[in-house]
Amino acid sequence: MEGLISLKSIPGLSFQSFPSFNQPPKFFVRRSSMDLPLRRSNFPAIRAQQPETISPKGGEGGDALKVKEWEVGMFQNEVAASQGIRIRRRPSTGPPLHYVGPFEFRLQNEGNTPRNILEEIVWHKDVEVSQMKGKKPLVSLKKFIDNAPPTRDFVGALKAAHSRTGLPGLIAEVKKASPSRGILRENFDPVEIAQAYEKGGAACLSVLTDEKYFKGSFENLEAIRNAGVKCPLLCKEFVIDAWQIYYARIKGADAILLIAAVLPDLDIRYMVKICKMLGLAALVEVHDEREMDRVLGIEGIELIGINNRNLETFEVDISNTKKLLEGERGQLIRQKDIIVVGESGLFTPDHVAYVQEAGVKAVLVGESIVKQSDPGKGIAGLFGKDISV
Ligand SMILES: O=C(O)c1ccccc1NCC(=O)[C@H](O)[C@H](O)COP(=O)(O)O
Repeated sequence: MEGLISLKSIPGLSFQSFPSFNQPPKFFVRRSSMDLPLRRSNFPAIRAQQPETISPKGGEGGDALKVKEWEVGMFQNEVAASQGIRIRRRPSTGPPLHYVGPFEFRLQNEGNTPRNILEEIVWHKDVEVSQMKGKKPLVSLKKFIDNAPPTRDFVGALKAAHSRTGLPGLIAEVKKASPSRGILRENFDPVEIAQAYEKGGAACLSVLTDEKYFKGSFENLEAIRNAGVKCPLLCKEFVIDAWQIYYARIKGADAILLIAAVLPDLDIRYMVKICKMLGLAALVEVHDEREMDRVLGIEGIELIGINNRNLETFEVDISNTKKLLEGERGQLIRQKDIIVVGESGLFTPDHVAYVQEAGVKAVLVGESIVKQSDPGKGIAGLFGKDISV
């Protein structure tokens, strides 16, 4: 088979991680993502549709499953890498070097340790989502969706705020903590903050639901929705599996964040369709030109967020928004009537004016407003005027 090398033929290779194997499975070192056919079942988002079909049993069947999972994981990473995605998915069966031996030095050196904070978050999310899916399989979620209250128009609310004020529509973030800044607000009542944001003129709210790194929760999202806050709600999560979108819908989300640095194109396409099916808006977040170009090539995207924060290094630079909206990219965005959201690092009216000048019609702001004793008044400080009237 061209492009593939069977490890069976390499002297000195052992398969000690699979003691029950009499015959070592057929392993390959894949040289490029073109070595394997693109099978829908290889993608996490798609596997989420049939979680019940994967048997977690041990024994020989369990080992075979582990091998398959490892292969799928490797394949996912290769597809992702071919699209310039640096964030790898967590290896499902331990350090790849056990299986690959001296052949792949890259994997031996770095295979089992996250390379940066975003990768760490994604690897942790993988474990968390598997556990949650085990407790609440997709079929059981679907039943709740039938009875969930209707979603609200997230994009419409941003457009309306922009036309009303002439300023970017505000997505105000309910954010207790972050990996880069630590605790932002000790006295944190998510419902009180959400209500203050609404009163202060926010068009929409963003609610962090990640517990480990942001001290958020789905309970916060649910509580804000149940408290009667009218602003549409973005579920700010690290989505790696379609299951999370269904779960967010049940917990009261009107929109979902999809991060291009984490998700391959096919996953974004598929997840955007699921969002539409569930009545949710998808905010697809990019950080660099390559991600922007990938996302602009995907049909049906209405909302793009440009994150000024590099999620691998924490570096924040608001000129990133301008850079990504210059030239042909900006033109294409206007042609497609896509709403762009400037995200992160916005603290002053000058910052807001700068990203508006660059072409955004909305901004997503956390730290600068959540830290104020009255977060609603923080909004007036951010825009240099009261935008609630
Ligand atoms: O905020 C972080 O430290 C962070 C670290 C790793 C991944 C994501 C992170 N933040 C998510 C966001 O992009 C922000 O919460 C959002 O854009 C608001 O930013 P800010 O106004 O600077 O709080």
